[in-house]
Amino acid sequence: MPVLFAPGVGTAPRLGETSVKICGLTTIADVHAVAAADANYVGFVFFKKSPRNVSVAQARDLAIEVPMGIAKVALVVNATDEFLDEITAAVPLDILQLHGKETPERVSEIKARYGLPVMKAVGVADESDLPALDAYSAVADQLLIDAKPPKNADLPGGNGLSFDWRLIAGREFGVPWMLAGGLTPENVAEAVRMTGTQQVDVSSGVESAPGVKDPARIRRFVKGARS
Ligand SMILES: O=C(O)c1ccccc1N[C@@H]1O[C@H](COP(=O)(O)O)[C@@H](O)[C@H]1O
Repeated sequence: MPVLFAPGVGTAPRLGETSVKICGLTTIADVHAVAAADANYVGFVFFKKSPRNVSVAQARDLAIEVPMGIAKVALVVNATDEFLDEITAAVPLDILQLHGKETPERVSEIKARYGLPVMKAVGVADESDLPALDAYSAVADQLLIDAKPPKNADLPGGNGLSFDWRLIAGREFGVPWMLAGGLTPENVAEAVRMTGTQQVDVSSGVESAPGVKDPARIRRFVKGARS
């Protein structure tokens, strides 16, 4: 299954190499660290309760620093059209990541309205969560398979929690997919080996404190994903 790259976004990953998304950048130094580590995607979090939340103006300043060839992803949670209008008008973006309770119908609506590829996050805790992956693969351009957040969690993602990777080991979904949830430089090679994923996404696992990215951990994560 080919890995999705948005039109106009430069280099594709080298054949057979795991693609890496580093999510939750908040500073220009973060952008430089991700580019130096040779990651493929950067994510900007638009969610007020997150320690990684950025304003539209901040995201714009960060996005224009991102070198060609790295896809810029906006992470939103149950966003209104009004908010999506605002961010897509101000920030040069390549992909929209929907990380809330957006229905398949809402995913289709957003795809049609903004003309950007859409990646739908789906939380997995056990087998009963797997049918949702098939439902969303019919409408989204990519899936992001994350750990289901605990009940009453403040954040629907970015909690550093992983799920039982055996649930999706060797699975295909008809669209490209990314593994997320509790990945770290220490466990990412094993996660890739166990699941067969071609893409991984990380946020808290490459931080020294909530919302503070660590360049050395980012470097080690990218290396580990491709080892
Ligand atoms: O990172 C956040 O703060 C966040 C907030 C709201 C929704 C999703 C969020 N992050 C996404 O969750 C995955 C997993 O995070 P982690 O690596 O377990 O910390 C992350 O890759 C983001 O895409």
